[in-house]
Amino acid sequence: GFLQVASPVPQGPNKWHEQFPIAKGQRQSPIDIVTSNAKVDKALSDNPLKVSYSNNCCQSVTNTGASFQVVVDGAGTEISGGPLDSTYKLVQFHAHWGPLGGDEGSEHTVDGVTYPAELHLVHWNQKYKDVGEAVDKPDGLAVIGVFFSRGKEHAGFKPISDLFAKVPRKADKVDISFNYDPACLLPARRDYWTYLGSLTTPPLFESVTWIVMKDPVEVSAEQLAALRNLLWETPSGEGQMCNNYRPPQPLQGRLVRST
Ligand SMILES: Cc1cc(C)[n+](CCc2c[nH]cn2)c(C)c1
Ligand SMILES: [Zn+2]
Repeated sequence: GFLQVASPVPQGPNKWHEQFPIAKGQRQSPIDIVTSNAKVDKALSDNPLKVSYSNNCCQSVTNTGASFQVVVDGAGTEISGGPLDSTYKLVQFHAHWGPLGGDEGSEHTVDGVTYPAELHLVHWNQKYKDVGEAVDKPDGLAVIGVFFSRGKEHAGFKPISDLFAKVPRKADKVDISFNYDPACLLPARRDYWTYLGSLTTPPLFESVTWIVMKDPVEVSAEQLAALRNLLWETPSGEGQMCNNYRPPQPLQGRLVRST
């Protein structure tokens, strides 16, 4: 009979280098942040990171098949300062997380410690004409990473986490009809680590200035569980989306700076 070629289930991080050799590159992400090796850089505080998001920038939530993604109309939603030499505009935010009730799930780790989830706010450099042009340039993207810890409910995250049940399958999408300011997801204390890295999923472009907030924000066990309302393809068919994180990659001599 005919050779049945099943649709290939995405290969895990340890196979990505076969199709994307840059997976073994010199500025891959995420990394383990060794706090004692981070270098406080006064320049980062002299020119504070400025985050100014509008509160009607969030358009919809979609299931990308790898995470939830809040699609943002970047108008008037920009960051600048800190490690950034240009203005960057928010295009989307999403997250990475682990198994139900577990403590792994974040992509970056801090002195080897993992968090149950990590939010990524993705911005592109306004010197380029669009995110498609920026995505593979060394200064093309800036991603703010926020660790989620398990604790009390995060009121600001609730309007978003309540939508996950509405987008169970890949390409499902629901409009965001309410005003929402993504800055509510940032910790109160704005201290961060910053280093030059990459996208953490294929095509793994080495185009990201990472800004990883030092303080986690608390979300409830129920809000972490809501992430599992999202479904994806597993080798044994459709299942709960989880463990969509890449483990830490070699630092390759890079410097991590700190506020
Ligand atoms: C323009 C763009 C393209 C891709 C594949 N991603 C996904 C790769 C990724 C997810 N989290 C960190 N990197 C991002 C963030 C931005
Ligand atoms: Zn991400």
